Amino acid sequence: MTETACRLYLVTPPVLEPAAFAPKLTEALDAGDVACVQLRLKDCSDDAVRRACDALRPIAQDRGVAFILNDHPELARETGCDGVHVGQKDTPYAQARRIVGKDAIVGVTCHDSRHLAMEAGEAGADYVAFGAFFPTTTKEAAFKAEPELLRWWSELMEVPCVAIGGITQENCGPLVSAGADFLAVVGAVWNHPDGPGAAVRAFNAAIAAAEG
Ligand SMILES: Cc1ncc(COP(=O)(O)OP(=O)(O)O)c(N)n1
Ligand SMILES: Cc1nc(C(=O)O)sc1CCOP(=O)(O)O
Ligand SMILES: [Mg+2]
Repeated sequence: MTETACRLYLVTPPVLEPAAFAPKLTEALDAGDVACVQLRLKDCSDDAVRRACDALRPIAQDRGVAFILNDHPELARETGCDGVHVGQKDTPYAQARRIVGKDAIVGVTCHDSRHLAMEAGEAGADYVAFGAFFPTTTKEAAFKAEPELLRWWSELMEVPCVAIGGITQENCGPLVSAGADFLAVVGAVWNHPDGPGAAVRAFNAAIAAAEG
């Protein structure tokens, strides 16, 4: 398929059973273009994270899709993930980088802040994430970002930017037009009434339409 400039970044549901989730992930990744999968498990043990990584990581990596672990740089390194995503209350960027190494992907949550994004970019982050762009039921998002932030960032900076928060196939157009390099999505893929494959196809079509 044609590669677009803006690509999908799938984030897993916060609670999942790896054996049951594996076919859903496979369906999503076989349906179209996905750049990256983030395993984002909340409130579970390190062993549960390890088991989920072992079950899901090969599904992504065998398809050339980067597999990133949320919040846990040590576990990301130990389990062979391609990188880690850290937020402002997580392991600081520099420490995360020391743990996962120079070749791994490290992404940083920057909420709606130009300052945080410039700090992360200058420190060496592989991407900065802005959000939440729309209301979301997946987590309590304390910050609200506007598409203009993506426009400003992408016109000035080389470091890729990720948009997250309430993004759907219907509302993503302005984020793509504003310069988002990746759309990070939970609910609109895993809760899609026609399944995750249909959701990915609809996102790919919406991104292509917005890019003209
Ligand atoms: C791509 C991406 N962007 C933002 C976040 C949020 O990270 P954080 O603020 O650390 O919150 P939690 O996801 O850990 O609850 C993310 N995970 N991924
Ligand atoms: C994990 C996460 N981080 C956010 C932020 O604003 O930093 S919003 C969010 C949830 C995204 O899920 P959905 O696509 O279902 O809205
Ligand atoms: Mg976090």
